[in-house]
Amino acid sequence: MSRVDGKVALVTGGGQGIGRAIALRLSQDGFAVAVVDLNENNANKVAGEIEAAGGRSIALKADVSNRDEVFAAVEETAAKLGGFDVIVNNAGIAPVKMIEEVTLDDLDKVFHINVASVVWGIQAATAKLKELGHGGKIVNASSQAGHVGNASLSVYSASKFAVRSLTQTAAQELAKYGITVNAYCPGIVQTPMWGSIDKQITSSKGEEQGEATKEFGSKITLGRLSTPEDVAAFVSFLAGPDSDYMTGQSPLIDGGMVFK
Ligand SMILES: NC(=O)C1=CN([C@@H]2O[C@H](COP(=O)(O)OP(=O)(O)OC[C@H]3O[C@@H](n4cnc5c(N)ncnc54)[C@H](O)[C@@H]3O)[C@@H](O)[C@H]2O)C=CC1
Ligand SMILES: CC(=O)C(C)=O
Repeated sequence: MSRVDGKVALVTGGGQGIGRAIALRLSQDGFAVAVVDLNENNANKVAGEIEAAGGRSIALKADVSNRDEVFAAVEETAAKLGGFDVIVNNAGIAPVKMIEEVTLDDLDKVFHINVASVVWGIQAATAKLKELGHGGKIVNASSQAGHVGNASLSVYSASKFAVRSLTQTAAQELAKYGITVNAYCPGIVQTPMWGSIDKQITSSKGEEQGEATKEFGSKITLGRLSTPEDVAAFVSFLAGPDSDYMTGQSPLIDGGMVFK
């Protein structure tokens, strides 16, 4: 029996990429996992993978930028999986935008999906944990781009700085309920999101696809891109009991990216 058996985790953006790896890893750790995604097909597939491997899982469709849908997802998770302990606010988008091209619509969209979603996730998880009368863990997706402004990713980078600040504030306000709040800050992770970023950057510069990966990749001390599983291993620590004496932190899990 693992130390998290019987506990329940909800992972947003769990249908692919980092979120999928987190959902699979938390299930291996012993959590029952709600896989939440806008893409219902993908969420169903991941929940199916978990069940096929002997875990417990449900798939839920929700738009994380919609407060009501996030609250409903937490409610349904607790009702169907029989509890609630951890939320991983992982879903996000990363449009490539030069600062001179940013519009109000860009700001609105990215901040709704990457930042408002984290506020709604924190609020919904906190309300449920208080109702259940026990503590829990909130884990948010930031990025190396939340530590260093990334050219070409202006609005995205700003949104990930915001996630770090929300993580610190929530940690201070929620400690009295036994809730810890931390974030993870990946580097370049091989997922559909990174593929799309490379494509957008290279096509905007008239370069060959893959050039952006080479440029960002050259900054990684460990000499390789991250896998989703590298990140999931760290989130497993943040979601589990070994991180009990840690809150308000946003560590880098980026292979040692060095920006000059
Ligand atoms: N891939 C990378 O290099 C890095 C990613 N991150 C962050 O990690 C998180 C996951 O990234 P990836 O797996 O690479 O992205 P991805 O684009 O491959 O997957 C994101 C998932 O989130 C879902 N999603 C998007 N908008 C949603 C919404 N409004 N409501 C519900 N679900 C929604 C998508 O359907 C998709 O399944 C994001 O927050 C991203 O910003 C951070 C650092 C590096
Ligand atoms: C997408 C992202 O967060 C990167 C490249 O750090």
